[in-house]
Amino acid sequence: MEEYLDRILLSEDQIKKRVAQLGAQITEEYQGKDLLVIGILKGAVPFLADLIREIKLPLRYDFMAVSSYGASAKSSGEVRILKDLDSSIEDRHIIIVEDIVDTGLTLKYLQENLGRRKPLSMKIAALLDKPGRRRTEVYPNYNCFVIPDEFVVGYGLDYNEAYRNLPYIGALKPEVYTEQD
Ligand SMILES: O=P(O)(O)OC[C@H]1O[C@H](OP(=O)(O)OP(=O)(O)O)[C@H](O)[C@@H]1O
Ligand SMILES: Nc1nc2[nH]cnc2c(=O)[nH]1
Repeated sequence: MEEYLDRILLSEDQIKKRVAQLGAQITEEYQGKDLLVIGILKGAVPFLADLIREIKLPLRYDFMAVSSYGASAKSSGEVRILKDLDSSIEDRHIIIVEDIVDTGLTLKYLQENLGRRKPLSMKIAALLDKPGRRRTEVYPNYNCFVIPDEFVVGYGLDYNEAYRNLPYIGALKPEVYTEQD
């Protein structure tokens, strides 16, 4: 295991199996529907890339970039759009794909913002749910794993932009954090 990690929370194999299950569930539920999958940059990239290949339906995908964490491990509570979608979602069935729901502030913002654009339906798929830190009542419709209140990295999740390419999810050692985090 990498020296900056306290422990591995979810192995590559656990993630692969669970993502395949979720892909099969979405395949069943979206039969005959025109699906648009929306990935939230940057953290959702590995999850989205694996999930879409487990959804055995014709679909399209687009990306949006929002940020509330900046370079730290603590949410600023203020969500900003860094990159908007390329096309309209009006009358489309959309699934928002997130790597993690933590305070829920990002998702709440996305639900309100995208909801105003009149999609036919809107669901949220999150790889990780950390309900212990929720600051607003928002929950993913599809969720792969519920995790404890620890700052995690890997499989798209970063600390200061590093560690996104780890193929598994691990908890950072407390001494890796800077003091203001
Ligand atoms: O529930 P919340 O407390 O709002 O946290 C969840 C958000 O935090 C992370 O994004 P971040 O702003 O770090 O951007 P990134 O995906 O580019 O790393 C993550 O990708 C979620 O979008
Ligand atoms: N890397 C990372 N980003 C987050 N954004 C919100 N919670 C987390 C977390 O636990 N880890």
